[in-house]
Amino acid sequence: MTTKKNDAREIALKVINDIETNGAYANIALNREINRQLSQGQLSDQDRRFITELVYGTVKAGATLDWMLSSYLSRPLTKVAPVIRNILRLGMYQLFFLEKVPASAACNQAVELTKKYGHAGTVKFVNGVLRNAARSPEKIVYPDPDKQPVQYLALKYFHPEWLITRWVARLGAAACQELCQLNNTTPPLSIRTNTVKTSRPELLQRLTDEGVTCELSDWAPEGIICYGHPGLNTLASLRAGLFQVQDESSMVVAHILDPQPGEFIIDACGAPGGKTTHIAALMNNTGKVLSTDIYEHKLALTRENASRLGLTNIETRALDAVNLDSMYPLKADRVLVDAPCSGLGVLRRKPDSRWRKTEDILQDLPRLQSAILASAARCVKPGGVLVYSTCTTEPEENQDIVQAFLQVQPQFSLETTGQYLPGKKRPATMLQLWPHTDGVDGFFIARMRRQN
Ligand SMILES: C[S@@+](CC[C@H](N)C(=O)[O-])C[C@H]1O[C@@H](n2cnc3c(N)ncnc32)[C@H](O)[C@@H]1O
Repeated sequence: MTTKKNDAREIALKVINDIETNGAYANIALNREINRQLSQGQLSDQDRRFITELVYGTVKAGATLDWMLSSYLSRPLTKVAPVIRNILRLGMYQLFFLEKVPASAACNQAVELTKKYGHAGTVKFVNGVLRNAARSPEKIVYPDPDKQPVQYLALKYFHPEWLITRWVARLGAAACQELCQLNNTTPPLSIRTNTVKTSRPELLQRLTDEGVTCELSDWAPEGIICYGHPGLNTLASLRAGLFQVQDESSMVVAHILDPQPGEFIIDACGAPGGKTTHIAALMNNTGKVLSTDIYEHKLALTRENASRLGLTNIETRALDAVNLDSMYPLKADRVLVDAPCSGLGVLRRKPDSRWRKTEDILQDLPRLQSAILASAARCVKPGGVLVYSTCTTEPEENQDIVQAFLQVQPQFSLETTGQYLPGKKRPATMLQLWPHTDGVDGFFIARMRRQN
C-alpha cells in the first residue's frame, strides 16, 4: 500500500513540528517516523524519499524560507502559530526549491493541512500567502553578492551568517560558495573493508552481488564508496562483519597513526569505535587498543562494532580523558586524540546541525581539546607517536591547539602527516581536508613524535 502524496506531506509536517517544538534531531525524528510507517506497511520507497526531501530541505533552508516568507507577510512570522508556520515553510520549500512539484499542488496541499491543524482564519491566511508567493516570486530579492557577500551566501546557500563571515574571511567568497554548495549535498555512503575477515576486491564483488553500486576509494586502501544500495541493514555482508561504515577522511586517521602489530595503543575519545576498530584491524587483531570515552553508553556501541567485526584486541573503559595521564603515564606506544569538536567539517551529514551551533562553541571547546591533548600526551612512551584529529575546519580547534601544545611540550615535534597518507600523498605537517576541494568530510590531522 502506498501513502497518498498529502499523507507524505503530513508525515513530514509531524517530523518538522517534532524538531521545532521538542528540539528533536532531524535524522532521529525522521527515522523514528519512517520506521513507524514502515512497521504499518504504509510507505513506498518513493514516499520515503519525498518525506526525507521535504524534512531535510525545509530544515536546512529554514532561515531562508522564513526570510522569503517575510516578503509576503504583514506581521512577523514569530506571531504565527508553530504548526501553521511549519505548513508555510513546507509550502515555500516546495514552491521555490522542488521543481517537480507543481505550484498548485504545493498550495492546495498546504491548505488541506491547514484545514486539519488550523481554523477558517488560518486557512485563508495560508492560502493567501502561498498563492501570492507563487504569483509574485519577484518580491524575493536576494542581497547583492558583491556588496553583501556574507548575507547573500548565507541566504542563498542556507548557512548561518557567523559561519559564512569566518569562511569568507579565510577562503574568499567563491570558495566559500563551493563549500556551502557541497554542504547541501547528500554524501555517498562510504565503508571500510574489515581486512581481518576479507579483502577489498572480495568485498567489492560481494557487495556487487548484493545489489550495491560501488567503487574503490582513492583515499584509503580499505575504502569503498557506495552510490546506490538496497537498505544498508538488509546487507548480509554488514551482519557478517565484512565492513564498517566510515567516511574516507576518518579512515585516513588510523593510517597516519600507523599502528604496528603487538603494540599498546590508546584511542582517547574512541566511541563509537570507527577509528578504534580500524586501528585494531591494522594491528591484525594483535596487541591491545584501549578505547576510552566519557560515555559508557557510547562505548557499548564500540563493543558491538568490535564484536561484529570479530576484533578481540579492543578493551573499552569509561573515563574523562582529561585524567588519562594519571592512569597510563608513559604506557602507550601510540595515542590518538580524536577530540570532541564543533563538527563544522561534517555539516552535509546532518541537515539541522548548522542551526544548532553558535560561535560560542569555538571559545568553549578549545579548553577541553587542549586539556585532553595535554593529558593524552603524558601517556605516550618516549619515541612514541601522538595524533590529534578533529572533524572541523576551524583553526581555534585545530592548528592553534597543536601549536599551543608544542610550545609547552618541547619533547614533542611535528612529523610530516602527508607521508602516511595511504592514497593521496601531500607534504603537510598539519593536514586540513575540506569537503569542497577534497570531496571528503572536513578533517584536521596532526602527527607528533615524543623524543624522550
Ligand atoms: C569525534 S567523537 C569520536 C569518534 C570516534 N573516534 C570514532 O572514530 O568513532 C569524540 C568523542 O569524544 C567523547 N568525549 C567528549 N568529551 C570527552 C572527555 N572529556 N573524555 C573522553 N571522551 C570524551 C565523546 O563522547 C565522543 O564520543
